[in-house]
Amino acid sequence: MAVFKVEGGHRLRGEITPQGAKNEALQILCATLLTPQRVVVRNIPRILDVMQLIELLRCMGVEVEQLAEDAYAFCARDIDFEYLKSDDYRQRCTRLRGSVMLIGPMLARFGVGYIPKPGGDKIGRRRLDTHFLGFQKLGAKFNFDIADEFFMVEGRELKGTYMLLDEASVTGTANIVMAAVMAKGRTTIYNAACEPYLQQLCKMLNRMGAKISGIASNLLEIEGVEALGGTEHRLLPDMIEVGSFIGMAAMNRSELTIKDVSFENLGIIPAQFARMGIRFEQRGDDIHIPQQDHYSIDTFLDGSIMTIADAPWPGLTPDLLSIFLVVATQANGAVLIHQKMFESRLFFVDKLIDMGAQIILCDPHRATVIGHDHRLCLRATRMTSPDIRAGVALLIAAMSAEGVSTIQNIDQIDRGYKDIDGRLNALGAKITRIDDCK
Ligand SMILES: CC(=O)N[C@H]1[C@@H](OP(=O)(O)OP(=O)(O)OC[C@H]2O[C@@H](n3ccc(=O)[nH]c3=O)[C@H](O)[C@@H]2O)O[C@H](CO)[C@@H](O)[C@@H]1O
Ligand SMILES: C=C(OP(=O)(O)O)C(=O)O
Repeated sequence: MAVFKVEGGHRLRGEITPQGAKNEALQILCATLLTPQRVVVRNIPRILDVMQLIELLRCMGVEVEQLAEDAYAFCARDIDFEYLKSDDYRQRCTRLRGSVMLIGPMLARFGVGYIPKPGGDKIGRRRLDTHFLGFQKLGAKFNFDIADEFFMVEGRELKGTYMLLDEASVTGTANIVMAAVMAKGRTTIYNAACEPYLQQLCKMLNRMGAKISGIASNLLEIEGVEALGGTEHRLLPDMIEVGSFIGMAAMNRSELTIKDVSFENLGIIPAQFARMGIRFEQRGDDIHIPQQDHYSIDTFLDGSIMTIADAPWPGLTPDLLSIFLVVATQANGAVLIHQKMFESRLFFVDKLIDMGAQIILCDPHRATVIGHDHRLCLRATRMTSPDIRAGVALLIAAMSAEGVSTIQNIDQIDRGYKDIDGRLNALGAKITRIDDCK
């Protein structure tokens, strides 16, 4: 398993361009199954999860052509349903969360879909009820083999209907939208998730011939159509990478320009960093973070300790809370980080505490952080990346620490961040990747 050796204390300087969005890529790639025609996708990030999904599509029988470093064409003329019964299919699906979104398009186009329990970050319970309740509302039959952890849906004649989702699930909404685009009649989805990932998916589906309105809201109306055609699509920059870089610059007292961030699609993210006391400037579509020796966390109006909590979009994405947490360890002031959605995403704070951070883990969902204001430097240590975002939070901590840290299990980071060591080293970081470390 590869590891990173990180020599701390090197400030960053320069420009960095975010990769295409991981979670959007996973939706868009699954949507290519909805048409026998060619779909071209650009700005695809070369990260483990995305490359694995492309490979999975290929194994399913989709013709995949690489057009450029970050552009691929997909043509899903047919699907090899025999392959879907194989161990190989099962193994590949369990490597990533995004594979769950293959089932909605399969159901829409072929009337059946199979999927094993997907993989992804082990960050707490990750139920799939919303997905399958939605398919059932559309008239599909659902079968779950609990021993085998295998989901099956069947429905040759899906019918549009009204549904109120039991939660605003991101992948659940994407799956149901993709299942509904070719259903007979009108589907109304209330309490839909509406992250930019979903907005992008719906826009792409409309370009393919779908009739979806209410995009960017939690009320989607879908008028079913007979068939979808090909299109071209460009992924947005990854807002989680943008947030990670803002946090990294602040914690390492670095000057950084993040290029082409698609500011209008960042939602509340910049404002939340501003509440952490981090200064930045919007320059066209870039974000410039000046070098700053201190940043002071706001309090609430009544003077009480600020809370940073996740919420469905347009609230703050849970995928950035680990970054806010690590950045707070060197802020002036205190903050309560409240991870409402996932119950196992904050345990990595143990490592930060070992490094000298002042954190009290109140319970699995809440951690109070009292910043050092750089009066005390974190100490280097040996750590393991438990999930994508905690992995990057630990990387940020290691980059700011005194001495050389080791981060194991960096595959977790590679799942979501393209060539992170190469790109950060180009800005002045000292990160060495050691492959096949025993
Ligand atoms: C591949 C992909 O796109 N993964 C993202 C997707 O995962 P994913 O689609 O799996 O996550 P969901 O949106 O389904 O739900 C995430 C968690 O939040 C809880 N929940 C969800 C909605 C809600 O209104 N209330 C609530 O408590 C769920 O019970 C679940 O535990 O969305 C998550 C939430 O933004 C992100 O962390 C993941 O990076
Ligand atoms: C939780 C995440 O990913 P996944 O849903 O793919 O596990 C993430 O991107 O932070």
